[in-house]
Amino acid sequence: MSLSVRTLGGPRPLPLVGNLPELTRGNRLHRVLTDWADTYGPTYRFRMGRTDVVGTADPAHLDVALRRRPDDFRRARRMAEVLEELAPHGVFTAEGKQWRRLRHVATQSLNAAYLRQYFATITRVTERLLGRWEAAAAAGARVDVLDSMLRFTLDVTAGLAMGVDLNALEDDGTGLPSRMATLFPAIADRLFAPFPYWRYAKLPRDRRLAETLDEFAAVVREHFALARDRVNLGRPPSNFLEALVRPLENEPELTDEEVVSNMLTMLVAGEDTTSSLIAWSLHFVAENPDVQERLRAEADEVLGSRRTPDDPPMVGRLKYAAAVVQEAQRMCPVAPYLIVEPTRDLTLTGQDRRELFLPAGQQIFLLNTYGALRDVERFPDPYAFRPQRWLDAEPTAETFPFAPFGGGPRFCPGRNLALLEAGVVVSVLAREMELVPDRSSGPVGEKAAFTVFPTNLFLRPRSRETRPARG
Ligand code: HEM
Repeated sequence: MSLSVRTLGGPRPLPLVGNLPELTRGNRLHRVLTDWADTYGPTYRFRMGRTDVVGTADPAHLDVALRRRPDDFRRARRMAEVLEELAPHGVFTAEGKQWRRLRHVATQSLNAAYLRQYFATITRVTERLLGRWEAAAAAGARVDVLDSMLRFTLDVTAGLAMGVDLNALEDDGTGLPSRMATLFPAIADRLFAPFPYWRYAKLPRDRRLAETLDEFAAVVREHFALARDRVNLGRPPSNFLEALVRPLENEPELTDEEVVSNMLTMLVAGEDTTSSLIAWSLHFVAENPDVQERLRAEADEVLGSRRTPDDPPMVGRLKYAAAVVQEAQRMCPVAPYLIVEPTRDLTLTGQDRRELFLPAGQQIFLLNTYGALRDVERFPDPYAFRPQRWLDAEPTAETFPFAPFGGGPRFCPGRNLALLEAGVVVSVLAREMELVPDRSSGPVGEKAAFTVFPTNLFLRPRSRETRPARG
């Protein structure tokens, strides 16, 4: 006899609003979802308005829901609809045949060969970032870490995806890059709005959002026309935009709308997440001077007289920096839940062998990083920031999931790029300057929107007195 959603335990809902007040209070949705799993067990029910929703941290359920896509599970329709209004037919929200076609192009253009080819973009933007932080150190100024990293990742992603240098790092606050930065919070606001008011009346911020999207679309169209010319001259595609000109043998060309949407998807998916990951990593480095010392020693040894790494294999030798990034991601995962729904009626078997019946369209929040602070077998003393655990790690069976990049066929195609960027920035900044926390505006916080990002995170970089000799 299988359980139904109604019979699952969970928090008591209020009339009409259900558990929404508790869920959205204080922008700590991910913490509330985790607390409910602690209280009611790994699979529970809550209510958003009048709709029953399932939350689960059961590794057996996660495995099935992530792996059996796009056939048996899809991204939750409510979330997909909001994103589709802004970027119709992007790979993140596409399903079925269209998703397969777009996914192929996305993975191709983020594979190791492309990243090697485009590594120069990452080093160029890293040099620019270093210049900004050195200027702040010389002026004794503090740096808004998330803002700086948003600009860094926007420049890297636009360079890799379109071959365009947006130069968001040096934008004075009036150009397209700065307006792009307002796009992401606006998308998040819509995702969690109790009512889709913008379909009936546009507020000034909705008009600004539409203008920014139009401006961005014009930039993409201009560069796509150039990319089409280059590919039609017989040149092999060398970035995502050029790859979109001829997506697959025997497949129809992509429409301009699909091209614009996929560029936007890449920027949103690549910028918002990676900037938070790097910002959290720098936060933990600044809080732990011993970690900073080890990062420096490693960078001195691997980079020698260079300011930035030469290529991805050299970044691969920065193993302690990679461990710092992984540990920061464990302490503060930036994408701690995924929202899916079954495409047909299904019965799933949990880790405890109990069966759960899920009707088609049932919204499910998958707590894909629940194990980060709860799987004490894998991560003993889970609240301690200890990068070394990733270097000593013995493979251990997973009690609870820790899948910060998702899993199965829709696994994040940008994982390697994100880790590459994070490893470079953490290593290079920690080596070139002393990173000191600045708490003059209060403690560092976090905010859950579509992803989870740090708030109030400032560092005061100081020039390092002793540097290795440059060749
Ligand atoms: C710390 C950085 C990042 C994190 C934590 C992250 C996390 C995720 C997660 C959890 C998913 C959903 C996976 C699933 O449904 O199983 C995803 C999907 C995706 N990510 Fe990332 N991501 C990051 C960086 C990037 C970057 C740098 C790019 C590209 C420039 C990117 C592009 C995408 C795309 C296109 C998808 C949709 C894949 C699909 O639906 O097939 N991500 N990411």
